[in-house]
Amino acid sequence: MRTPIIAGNWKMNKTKEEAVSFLQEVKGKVPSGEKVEAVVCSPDLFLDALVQEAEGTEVKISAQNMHFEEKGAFTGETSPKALKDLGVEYVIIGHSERRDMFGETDASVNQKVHAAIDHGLTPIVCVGETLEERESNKTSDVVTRQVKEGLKDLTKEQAALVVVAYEPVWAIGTGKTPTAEEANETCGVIREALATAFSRETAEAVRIQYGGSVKPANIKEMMSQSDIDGALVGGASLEAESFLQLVEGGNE
Ligand SMILES: O=C(CO)COP(=O)(O)O
Repeated sequence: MRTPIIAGNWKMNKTKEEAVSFLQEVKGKVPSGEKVEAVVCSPDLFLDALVQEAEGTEVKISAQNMHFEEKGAFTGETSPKALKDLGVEYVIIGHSERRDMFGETDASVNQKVHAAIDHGLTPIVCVGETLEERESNKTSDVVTRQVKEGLKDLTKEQAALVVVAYEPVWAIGTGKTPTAEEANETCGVIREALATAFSRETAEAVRIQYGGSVKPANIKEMMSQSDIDGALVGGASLEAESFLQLVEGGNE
């Protein structure tokens, strides 16, 4: 049984005050128990305050990126050790915005995934095809390669800890989505890639999220699919009310 995971990716939004008041608003309202995990992925600047605010509640805190080295001369970067020390539990790795604008590759994703696991952080590894790749029927090849390369050299036990987020690039921030059946089909391809690279047992343990224009209005349909175990949400996660509706949608 895979516990659903709803994660809000704030991207480069909010001030510290806005971030903290969001958490104050949602923390008492997120359902307790094992039914759904609610995660907030914040800019690094607010992680410390959010971890403190979330203490003793059901809300978990995630970073949006990190470096793969533990420390060193990497100006402007954040280390996995520092994230762990703050009490951060999750970290997004290889978001398409980072692949597209900040030069991330399957190889750097792989280094970061290893570093996250080694430091006890759970990586949320993003994969997904561009519109051009989709139109030339390369979706399955692209996500299979991204999963295989991104998770390369993990043990089966380590791979089982990873969360994979399937985010078609063309669906991010556009209001366009694949149908729930199409999204599920690609999540199924991702699960098969995991089974081939590791084992059937590992593939069945990994939680696969769908991301890209998820809203309270479409979350339930996505969550009802057999291979979709959660959502990674941008725009619709910025308001407390909407985030709570998403978590509720993941809880049914
Ligand atoms: O990129 C995303 C989450 O990581 C999706 O963003 P939107 O939900 O705004 O489309």
